[in-house]
Amino acid sequence: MAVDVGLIMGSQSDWPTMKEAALILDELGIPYEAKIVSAHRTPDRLWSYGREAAGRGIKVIIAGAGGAAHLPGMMASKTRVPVIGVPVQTRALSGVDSLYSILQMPKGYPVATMAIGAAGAANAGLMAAGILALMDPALAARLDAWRTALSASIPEEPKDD
Ligand SMILES: Nc1c(C(=O)O)ncn1[C@@H]1O[C@H](COP(=O)(O)O)[C@@H](O)[C@H]1O
Repeated sequence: MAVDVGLIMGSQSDWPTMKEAALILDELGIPYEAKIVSAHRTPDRLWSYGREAAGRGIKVIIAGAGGAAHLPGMMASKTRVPVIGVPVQTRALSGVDSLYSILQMPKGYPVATMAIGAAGAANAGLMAAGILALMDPALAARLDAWRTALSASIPEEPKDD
């Protein structure tokens, strides 16, 4: 099945975080696939995924990983499909390890790096939507409506609990 977004993650344990990206893609009606792909544990899977992504019509890859988070950068080295990186929060170093592992790519192989954790994953979904909306007016209208609804839900004044 043709999908627009490849949502990949280093481990099953990343799914509670990466699900936030999936929820956004679902909400906006964007076709995607979710896969476990690890530079460390399944390097052959990473290689074939990266080699085939553009040919399969994937337009954006969202890659989440924690700790020594090499997955997004390695994927960016293997495909010209834009990669959005999500640093998954870790217990030992709070996700700063993941963030730094993803952020500092060498010139030539960029990864668009989001914030640590669930909000970063949700924003990755929205970033993917923004990219796809450039080529899809119907999606652009859905994304505009989503943004307007979020804005309208923010109260003007704080209240006590
Ligand atoms: N950072 C990577 C990569 C990779 O970058 O290829 N593969 C797995 N992992 C990370 O290891 C953490 C712990 O994984 P387990 O919970 O499976 O032990 C996860 O956050 C995963 O993203």
